[in-house]
Amino acid sequence: MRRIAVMGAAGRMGKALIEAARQAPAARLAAAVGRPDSTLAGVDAGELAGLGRIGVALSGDLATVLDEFDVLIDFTHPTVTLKNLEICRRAGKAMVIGTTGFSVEERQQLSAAAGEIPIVFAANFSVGVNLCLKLLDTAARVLGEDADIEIIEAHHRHKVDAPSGTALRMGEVVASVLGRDLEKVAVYGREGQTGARARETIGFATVRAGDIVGDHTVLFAADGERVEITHKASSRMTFAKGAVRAALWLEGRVPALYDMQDVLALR
Ligand SMILES: NC(=O)C1=CN([C@@H]2O[C@H](COP(=O)(O)OP(=O)(O)OC[C@H]3O[C@@H](n4cnc5c(N)ncnc54)[C@H](OP(=O)(O)O)[C@@H]3O)[C@@H](O)[C@H]2O)C=CC1
Ligand SMILES: O=C(O)C1=N[C@H](C(=O)O)C[C@H](O)C1
Repeated sequence: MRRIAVMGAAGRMGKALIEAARQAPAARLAAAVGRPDSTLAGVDAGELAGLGRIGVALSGDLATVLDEFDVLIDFTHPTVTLKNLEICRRAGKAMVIGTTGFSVEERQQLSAAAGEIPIVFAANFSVGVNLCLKLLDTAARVLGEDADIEIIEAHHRHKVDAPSGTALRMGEVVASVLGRDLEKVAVYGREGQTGARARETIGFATVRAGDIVGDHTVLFAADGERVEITHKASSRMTFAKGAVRAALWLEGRVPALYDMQDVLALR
């Protein structure tokens, strides 16, 4: 039985992860961790997630529950995840990381730690988005040189980073196929006298509204035709189930930085 700890257990994804860990027959929710100063410390994690009592109390300190789990699932904030990364690296614990909004330097810290512990890091743990990444690879090969490429994403009003990690990953996949450097060709929103669209650019547009779980569209617009590849998530359980699947997949893996394409054997 794989012992799973959930960080950010009181958050939107934390609650979904508690439910997904409880549903997976090969997993056991062994620990749930929140902010050190959380007023919810000691509250039952099942109660937090609306599942009823499960006998796992919310802890405010990852270090105190280190002996209780095999793999930490962390969907929080970059600064929080990086602190946990260091604790897990020292303790030799595997990690599944779903947090988005890392800088280039912070991503290098993830890669460095993956030399010592196995990590699955993905901007999106849904099967559908990972299929879309494969479809995007093909679409970019077939259409990319002749089409203008724009990425449009929409999320709930509480999301704190933009563009979404998924939109950026989609941009990276397309740019890599076309031999473009995303840092040079990305355009993040447009306003005023922008001039005509430069051919090689990849545009990003962000919507934040209501309770949208997560919508992504990549538009390939050529002269005379358009192709749109769209994914719409309607429940956070799709991400949570993917993350628990990744936590189970990690068992027995050598230290390396894996992603959901590895877990789903999509490479
Ligand atoms: N890869 C994927 O498939 C997906 C990734 N995400 C990403 O996951 C992240 C979290 O999203 P979401 O759940 O919506 O956000 P929430 O804000 O709902 O959850 C974040 C949680 O982290 C907790 N937290 C903050 N600081 C600390 C700390 N110092 N120690 C422990 N816990 C802390 C927060 O506590 P408090 O409640 O007290 O503020 C909160 O419970 C985002 O980066 C988002 O983009 C989201 C969905 C899917
Ligand atoms: O914050 C969210 O909610 C989501 N974040 C991820 C991202 O930034 O891509 C994945 C998903 O779309 C939901």
